[in-house]
Amino acid sequence: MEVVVLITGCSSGIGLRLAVQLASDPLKRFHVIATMRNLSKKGKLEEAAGATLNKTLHIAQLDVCYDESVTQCLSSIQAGRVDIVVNNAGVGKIGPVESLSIEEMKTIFETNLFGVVRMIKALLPDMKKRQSGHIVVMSSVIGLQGVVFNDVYAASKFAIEGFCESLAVQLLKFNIYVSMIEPGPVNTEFEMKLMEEVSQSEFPGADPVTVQYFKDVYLPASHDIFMTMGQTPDAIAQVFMISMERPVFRYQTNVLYTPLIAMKYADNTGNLSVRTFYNLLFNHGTMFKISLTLLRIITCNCFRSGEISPN
Ligand SMILES: NC(=O)C1=CN([C@@H]2O[C@H](COP(=O)(O)OP(=O)(O)OC[C@H]3O[C@@H](n4cnc5c(N)ncnc54)[C@H](OP(=O)(O)O)[C@@H]3O)[C@@H](O)[C@H]2O)C=CC1
Ligand SMILES: CC1=C(/C=C/C(C)=C/C=C/C(C)=C/C=O)C(C)(C)CCC1
Repeated sequence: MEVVVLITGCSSGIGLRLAVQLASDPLKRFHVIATMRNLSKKGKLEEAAGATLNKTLHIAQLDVCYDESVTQCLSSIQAGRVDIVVNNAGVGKIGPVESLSIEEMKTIFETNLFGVVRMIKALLPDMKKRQSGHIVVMSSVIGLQGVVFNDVYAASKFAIEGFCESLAVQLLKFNIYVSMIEPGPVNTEFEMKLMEEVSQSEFPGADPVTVQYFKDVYLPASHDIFMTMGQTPDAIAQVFMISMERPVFRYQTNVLYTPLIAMKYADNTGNLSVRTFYNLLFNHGTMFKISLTLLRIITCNCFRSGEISPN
């Protein structure tokens, strides 16, 4: 029997590539329901899907922020079940916290936290009845380790990490697996969308010094990080393929991040992480370049190779 996989946020990036990779499985093991909130954006996926379109890959509308949209999509599934759900839909947010309204922050949580929770709640009763299922969440390294000027995004990813870490224990009793995929930077439309948003903002409420750190120190450093550490969406999709065989809870996709996250557990005062990130950012320039070179050496030059860290 084919495995029914529903993926959210397939109009671009990781969701799109994952849908295509699964649908192109030579053994045709998967029936992929590739969902997106806005069907007028389906052209890119249709093109990438090629001959798999309407065979192993079906496109459907689903906005994770609306109950009716989720219910309607799930009730239209012909197989009558979802074996694997990939909660991929997500939005980023960067900038000085003083310039972001609480309303803006809530929209990030609506998607990155409550959108995932809504999907899980809708699918759990059936998965529990069938005593089978795999819930995958596209989290982030920023769900494990905060990054400066990503305060709200980090909070939303930390929140879904906490939710899933708690839920995973209960669900094991029902033979349902939960997995978090935790990529570092990935070269998708994600960064461009953030840059576009930032270019239109005048950062109301933020003082000039903070705005200057954000624009002149953080943004170039972050861009460097995407250029040097960024993985391809196909590399992230590969990690998912591996996760299906024998699911574990966490998949950190980027070995370069492992030492940065390990600092948190090496010093429980938190000083090591906070000070290291401070130095990496504000001594950007020589220190930053040296750090990247060191990371390159420590991790056997796996930059941009898409290599994954085995758990
Ligand atoms: N790129 C990166 O560096 C990293 C990304 N991630 C995570 O990976 C996931 C995918 O991001 P990525 O592919 O990079 O970025 P993209 O911006 O390319 O894709 C995000 C997708 O989510 C969709 N989406 C946003 N809001 C909703 C919603 N309410 N309902 C349904 N779909 C929605 C977007 O649709 P639309 O086109 O309509 O906006 C789009 O299809 C996100 O959860 C992100 O947080 C994690 C680590 C790093
Ligand atoms: C590592 C690092 C930085 C930036 C990291 C970034 C920008 C990571 C982005 C990750 C993303 C986009 C995850 C998505 O979920 C700084 C602060 C520039 C300098 C210090 C070291």
